[in-house]
Amino acid sequence: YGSTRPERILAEVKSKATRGDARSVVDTIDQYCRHQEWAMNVGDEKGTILDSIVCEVKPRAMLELGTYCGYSAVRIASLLPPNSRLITMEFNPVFAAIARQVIAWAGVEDKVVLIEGPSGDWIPKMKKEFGLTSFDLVFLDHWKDCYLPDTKLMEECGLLRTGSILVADNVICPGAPDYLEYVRGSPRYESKYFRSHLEYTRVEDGIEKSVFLG
Ligand SMILES: Cc1cc(C(=O)N2CCN(C)CC2)sc1-c1cc(O)c2nc[nH]c(=O)c2c1
Ligand SMILES: [Mg+2]
Repeated sequence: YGSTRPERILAEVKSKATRGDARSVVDTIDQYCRHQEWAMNVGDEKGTILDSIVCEVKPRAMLELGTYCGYSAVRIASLLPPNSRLITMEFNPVFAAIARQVIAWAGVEDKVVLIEGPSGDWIPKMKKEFGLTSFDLVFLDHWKDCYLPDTKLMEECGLLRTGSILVADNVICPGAPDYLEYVRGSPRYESKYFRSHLEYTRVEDGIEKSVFLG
């Protein structure tokens, strides 16, 4: 039996990153995935764009759809103001188990709540489960075919308020054309594209930032 890619990423973090140092966890994963084996973290280039939006918005309540190994959860949590919360949602239990350990190693577990299961099941329950009114910032990085239905579901469940910001990874590669058409075409969103590259490659990709206008 062999290890999985997420297990190899966790092993690298435990052997190379300084415990309690979120930046060293992020840098260790970037180094490994750039030089040893590619993995679908948002990465350093798009991660810098995400960082600037998180710092600008200073979200009290943030949602991430798609945790994978916890790379962006660690990156985001390290920038959150005190008593802010990142809720990150992961469908795949193998990924979730690794992400919990990466988040703990980075020492950001008190800012991050990891929930497991399908986004379609969780989104309607979130207000009650977490005593939320709405999310200030949502990072969509789970599955391209879910971006649009989950966005509509968040609207319907009253999880977005005037000024809530959606940030979507991979709008070019692998691509989320129906989502792009919706946020760019809808009068209820003000959308902006940040051109970049697919993590650790020269392939074009980008991040779409969309402000919900209510
Ligand atoms: C799995 C995968 C393969 C890609 C690709 O084009 N490849 C060619 C180039 N080689 C090097 C890598 C592989 S891109 C991508 C991917 C990237 C993300 O950031 C994702 N984020 C969230 N959820 C996803 O399913 C997700 C998939
Ligand atoms: Mg991605």
